[in-house]
Amino acid sequence: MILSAQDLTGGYGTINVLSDLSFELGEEEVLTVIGRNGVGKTTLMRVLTGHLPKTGGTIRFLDGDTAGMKPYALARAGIGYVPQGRQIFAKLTVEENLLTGMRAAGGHDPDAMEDVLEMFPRLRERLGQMGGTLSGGEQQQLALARALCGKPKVLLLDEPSEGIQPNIVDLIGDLITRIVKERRLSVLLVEQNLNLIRTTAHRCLVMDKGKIVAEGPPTLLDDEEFVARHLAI
Ligand SMILES: Nc1ncnc2c1ncn2[C@@H]1O[C@H](COP(=O)(O)OP(=O)(O)OP(=O)(O)O)[C@@H](O)[C@H]1O
Repeated sequence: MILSAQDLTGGYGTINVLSDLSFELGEEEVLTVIGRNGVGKTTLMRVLTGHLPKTGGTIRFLDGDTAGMKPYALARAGIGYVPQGRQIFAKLTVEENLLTGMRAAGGHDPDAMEDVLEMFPRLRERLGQMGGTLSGGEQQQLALARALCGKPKVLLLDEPSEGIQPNIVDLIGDLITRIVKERRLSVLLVEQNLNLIRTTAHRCLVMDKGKIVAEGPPTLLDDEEFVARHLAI
C-alpha cells in the first residue's frame, strides 16, 4: 500500500464534502475513482495533495502520516498531481513548463527531462512553443509530462480525458499503462471515460455523496444500469 485514506473528511469552510472516506492504493496499481458530478472527486484529489485541509481522518503516504504537509512538501515527497483543466502555464514555453515541474519537486535533473521527452515526442517538437498555444490534447500531454518531471511515486490524475478527442484519449491511456510498468508508479485516476477506465484501471472505487459506496473490477462498467447510476454520461 502506497497511499491510503482512513475516515477522511474535508471540504470548503464549514461545508464537509468528504464524509468518512476510506481507500487504499496499492503499489503499481491504477485505481479509478468514478461518480456523478459533484460527489466530491476533485475535492478528494485536492485534500490528498494538500490544496484543501482535511477536517478529520488520516492520510498515509509511504507509511507516513501526511498531516500538516503543504502541497509543495507532498510534491517533493512524491505525490504528483495533474489537476482538472490541466492548468499549464499559458505564457511559458513547453520547456519552461517542464522545468517548473522539476523545481516543484525540488530538483533539476536533465535526465528526468530527457526521459520524459522520450515518452512525449510531440512535446519535444514543441519545446519552444508557448503552452497556451498548444492544442487541448497537447496541453494534457504537457500537464502529464510536467508532473512526471518531478519523478513522482504516485500520480493523481483528475479527468485527463476531459475535452480531448478520442485518439488522444487512447494515447493518454497507453501512456498511463506505460508509466505504471516502466516507472513502477501508482495512479489514482478520476475518470468518466469508459474506454480509458477499461483500458487502464485495475480497480474502480465508486463515490457518492463524499463516500466510497462500492468497489470492484472495471467489469462493473459492463452493467448499463450501474453506469447510468454512477457516471455523469
Ligand atoms: N470552492 C468551493 N467552495 C464551496 N463549495 C465547493 C467549492 N468547490 C466545489 N464545491 C462543492 O463541493 C462539491 C463537490 O465538488 P467536486 O468538484 O469535488 O465534485 P466532482 O465529483 O469532482 O464533480 P465533477 O465530476 O463535476 O468534476 C460540490 O457540491 C461543489 O459544489
